[in-house]
Amino acid sequence: MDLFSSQKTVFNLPQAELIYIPHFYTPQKAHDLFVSLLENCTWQQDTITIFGKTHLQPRLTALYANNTKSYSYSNIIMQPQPFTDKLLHIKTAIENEANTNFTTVLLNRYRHGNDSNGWHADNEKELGKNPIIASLSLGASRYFHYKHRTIKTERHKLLLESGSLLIMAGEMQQFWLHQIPKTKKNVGERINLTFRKIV
Ligand SMILES: O=C(O)CCC(=O)C(=O)O
Ligand SMILES: [Fe+2]
Repeated sequence: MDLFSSQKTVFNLPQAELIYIPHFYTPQKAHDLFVSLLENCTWQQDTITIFGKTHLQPRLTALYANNTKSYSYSNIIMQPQPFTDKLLHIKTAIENEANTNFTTVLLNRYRHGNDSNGWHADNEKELGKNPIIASLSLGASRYFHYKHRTIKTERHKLLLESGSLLIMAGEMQQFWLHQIPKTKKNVGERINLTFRKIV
């Protein structure tokens, strides 16, 4: 870890805990992890059904866990693969930072600016109440938008840079929504890893 790894921003938000650590990994280490995960993960592109119409999900995903519990969201049921050594290593580093244990990592691969992740909360039952979700970003920078469900003045965006760690906790998944919007900018590929506890 680099000299700046301890720098963090704790956002002051109603009904949410949100912490941003820009230099969790150095740019070089983040690049190395990005290349390795791009090559070695078992990426899939699922079909989602919205209002009876089927679409391909606008990104690739992969799921790894230390148990066999499936993860379902948006009509998709994902079955995990066992953790690789590389992913286990990242998991341990992030567990030390977030002071919690995770069972599962969901990886998202945004191939270009037209890949995205629509407004949602990570509020599936299997995550439990007030889950801690730690989100590592690698590769191209993309904006993370987040908004309160009812306080309309609470709308914010944050540029997630390569090597950064974003920790969502408290009541955030109950009271807030988040998204990675499409962008018309000519952005490169990005991988995001969200570590979760599924029990
Ligand atoms: O790509 C990101 O930064 C966010 C991913 C996300 O919100 C999710 O997988 O639930
Ligand atoms: Fe999410």
